[in-house]
This record gives sequence, structure tokens and C-alpha cells, in this order.
Amino acid sequence: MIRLENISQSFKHHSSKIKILNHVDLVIQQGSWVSIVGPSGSGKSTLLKIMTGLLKPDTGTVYYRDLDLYRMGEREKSDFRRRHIGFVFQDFKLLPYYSVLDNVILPLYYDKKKQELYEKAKMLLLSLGIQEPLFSRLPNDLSGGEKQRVAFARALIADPDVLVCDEPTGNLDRENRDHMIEILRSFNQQGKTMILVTHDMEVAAYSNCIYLLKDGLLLPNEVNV
Ligand SMILES: Nc1ncnc2c1ncn2[C@@H]1O[C@H](COP(=O)(O)OP(=O)(O)OP(=O)(O)O)[C@@H](O)[C@H]1O
Repeated sequence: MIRLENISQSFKHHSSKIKILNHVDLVIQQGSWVSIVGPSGSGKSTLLKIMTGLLKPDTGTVYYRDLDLYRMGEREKSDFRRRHIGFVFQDFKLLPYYSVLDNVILPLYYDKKKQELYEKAKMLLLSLGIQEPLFSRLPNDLSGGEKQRVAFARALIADPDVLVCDEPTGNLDRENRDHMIEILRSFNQQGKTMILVTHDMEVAAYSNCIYLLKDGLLLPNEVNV
């Protein structure tokens, strides 16, 4: 279970401070699929960063079961994130001077035997529709949709319990988007927790729960699956 308690966050804009998140609480059950929707600039990516340990909020706490994420040391927190949380960023954050394959193995580079890791990375990439000729390419020589699938493979390489995706279908054409939805569903069916930010209501419709983030507040919106 992931629990956010009393999260507030402001950012400075010129001389004033703008409150993006205003005392946000959220509980996400293990194995559930939660989608967060809301207008552009409402703070969705900021909330994802806070719940994954990338941004310490002005106030509030984030718990993974009983572990308080922001009470961990930097090293402990980054190990925890690497092992438990896969994150697909909106802009992918692939390293430009590393090949596709090397980008995918990065989270486990120091943990596992390279041969084993490369085999797993190849299988993941193939399952996501990225074929062998692309394995040695640099990210800048990929299409947006291909980059996105490589970012997915990197997020999944460590078998995380939680997959966090910022706009997972944003760069995909219809066929690839439908394929991505199948991947998300099968991941969720394995009992993994999914947290998505999306503008795509068809994708959000697969969630157990949709939340609207607006004016700093997170409003629940239960749906049937
Ligand atoms: N580090 C920062 N410093 C200052 N302002 C920031 C920072 N990060 C985000 N913001 C601002 O906070 C607001 C919320 O940003 P955020 O990226 O979380 O929104 P979003 O809902 O994900 O938007 P989109 O749907 O367009 O991706 C925006 O106005 C953004 O400019």
C-alpha cells in the first residue's frame, strides 16, 4: 500500500509562490490501477515525482507500507526506488550516448551478471515490439513511440511492484497505443500496482479509481472496471 498524507507543494514564480498541491491525501492499494487526470499545469507530474521520492514536498509524508520515503537516506531511497518503482517519464529520460540495450539495463547495471541482464533486456524489448536491429541504436535515432517503449523496458527490467507512467500513450499511434494498453493491463493482472497520469480517458477507464487534480486538490472519482 502507498499512502500520501497531507502533501503540499508550492513553486516560486517571479516574486510570488504558487501553491500546486494543497494538503493532498491519497491511498493506493497494492495491485490497484490508479489514474490521475487534470488540466495541463495542474501538478500531475509534480505529484508523481513526490510519490516516487524524486521531490521532497514542502509538507507531508509518503509511505510505502510502513516505510517513510523521505526519512530514508539518499542511498537507501535510490536503492528502494530502483528495486520497487518503475517510472516512465513523459520525456523518457533516455541517456543519449547509450544504446537502446544499455539504457534498458541501466537500473540493474551493478546488481546482476551482464549476460543475464542483456538477455532479459532483449526479451523485454521484443515483447514491447522493439526488434533486434534497434538494440544498438542511440535514442536520438528512434521515433517517439520507440523511445517510449524503450523507456518502458527500462522501467520493467527490475520487476518493480509499482509502475508509474506519465502519459504512457501520449506519443503512440492507434495500433501502438492499443498494444501499450494490453501491456499495462497484463502488468496490472500480474498483481502490480499502476499509477498513471493520462489525458487519454480510454486508458483511464481501465483504472480502479480515477482522480482529478485541479486547483491543488485531488478529487476521487470511483469507476467500475
Ligand atoms: N521545479 C519547478 N519550479 C518551478 N515551477 C515548477 C517546477 N516544476 C513544476 N513547476 C510548475 O508547476 C506547475 C505544475 O507542473 P506539472 O508539470 O506538475 O503539471 P502537469 O499537470 O503535469 O502538466 P502537463 O499535463 O502539462 O504535463 C506548472 O505551472 C509548472 O510550470
